[in-house]
Amino acid sequence: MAGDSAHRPLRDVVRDLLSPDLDIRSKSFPGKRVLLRVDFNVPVDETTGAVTDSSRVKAVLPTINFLLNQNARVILVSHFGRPEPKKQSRQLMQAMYSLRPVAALLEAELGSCAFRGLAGDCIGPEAVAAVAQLQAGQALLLENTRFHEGDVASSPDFARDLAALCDVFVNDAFGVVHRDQGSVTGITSFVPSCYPGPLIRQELTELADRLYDPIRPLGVALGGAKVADKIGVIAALVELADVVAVGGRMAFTLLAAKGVSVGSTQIEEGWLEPCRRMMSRAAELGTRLLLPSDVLWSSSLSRPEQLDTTGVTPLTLDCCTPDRPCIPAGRYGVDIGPETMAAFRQELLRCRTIFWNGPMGKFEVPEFAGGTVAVARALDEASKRGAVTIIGGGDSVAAVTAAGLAEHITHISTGGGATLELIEGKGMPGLRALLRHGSGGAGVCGGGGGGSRSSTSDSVAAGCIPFDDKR
Ligand SMILES: Nc1ncnc2c1ncn2[C@@H]1O[C@H](COP(=O)(O)OP(=O)(O)O)[C@@H](O)[C@H]1O
Ligand SMILES: O=C(OP(=O)(O)O)[C@H](O)COP(=O)(O)O
Repeated sequence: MAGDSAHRPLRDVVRDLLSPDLDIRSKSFPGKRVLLRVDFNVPVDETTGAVTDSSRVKAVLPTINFLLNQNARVILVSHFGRPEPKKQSRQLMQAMYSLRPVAALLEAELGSCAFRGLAGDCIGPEAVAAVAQLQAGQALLLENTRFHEGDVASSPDFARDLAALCDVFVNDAFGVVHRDQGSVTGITSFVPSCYPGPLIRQELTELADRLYDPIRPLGVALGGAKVADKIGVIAALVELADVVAVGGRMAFTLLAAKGVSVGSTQIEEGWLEPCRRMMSRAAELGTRLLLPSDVLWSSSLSRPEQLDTTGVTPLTLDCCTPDRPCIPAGRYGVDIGPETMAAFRQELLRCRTIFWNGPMGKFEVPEFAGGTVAVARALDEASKRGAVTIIGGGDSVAAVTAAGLAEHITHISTGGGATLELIEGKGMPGLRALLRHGSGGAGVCGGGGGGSRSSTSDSVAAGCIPFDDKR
């Protein structure tokens, strides 16, 4: 099973990862230091910093509880947001991107006996001391991995330091398996026993067949703000899907490529030409590549200001002259307009399988949430008519949950970009790394019984911030 899996078809990788041999629920880990990579990159309120949707935390709680009941020492590791350690001070990153709000959630879910708090760093003396104090049957959260450049850069030094904290590596962060980063792939080179966690197994079971051999027509709705990351995926989707509806900030790069003036909306200049090529390719293939025909604009991204009288303007090439721009300078496209909402709904309802990732607008501002709610409603309606509907991505799931429209969706996934890569059928280095580097280990995880959680009253992990001090 080991061996270089970089070029193997993704289907084979998925099949191997789902092998019963790699199911941690058939193993036991008494006293072992298990480093559990999780995706705690949860949406937070921009003003208060409070977690607005805890789906990603809740999704991995069964794994954490399983390991705690096995009397493992559970080291939780996650990134959060996109700090820039080269440009930002540690203090600033700490203020903006600390995992503290998640630690508070974990304490509420696991209790303060089992959950020993947040260590101030994920590698180095603070992390080492915190892990050394961890008792069997206890969990600890390490601070944001992306405070270290070596995580995103996948530096071997970072991965080695992280690996030194544990005996076993379990990756249960489905949302990041499309990333080739130190805490996802790099670490697997330095830990002898690596496993996919139950959440990853569940996601693959739910998603693989539905997306590899979808019941057609296949529709994909794409939006969000990670333009540079996801715009390339559209080219692949144009080849694979029947309908591709693009909204969110991403749509404005495609509109700009068509010659539409987008005001001050952020676009990816480097992608204009590839976007033009993908639009002609879509026309060649007969793929319905849908772009907004009307949008909502605002002079502020954080509140509805100076919206034009109707709030919406038609975006046709005719209206785009330097004297009469479609979106005036100093204004931002913040949502799709009503005509677009109706068109997306109509096209998506023709599909038998629909995947949606990325909000259609800056939905955190209620006045800019109309397009996102409209697409959520379309998926709800499609589900009730028997279509297979899948929604993935931290913010997309938050939006559909907040709108109370999650109930009939076939599968709510913790992965947005990860699921898109699964549809593409390539990449996924985080999955491949689990097979490449000695999965199953040399008996490191074997032996011993489970047993109940140990008493924790005598241990306060050094380097952990006592909860009383955190609030
Ligand atoms: N037109 C837009 N302008 C600014 N931000 C936008 C726009 N459309 C969507 N967004 C933002 O995109 C973010 C989500 O993007 P992304 O991370 O790609 O989605 P997901 O987390 O569902 O994968 C949200 O914070 C949302 O406000
Ligand atoms: O939120 C995530 O992805 P998603 O927005 O595609 O759902 C993951 O935590 C990955 O985060 P990243 O895109 O900053 O690597």
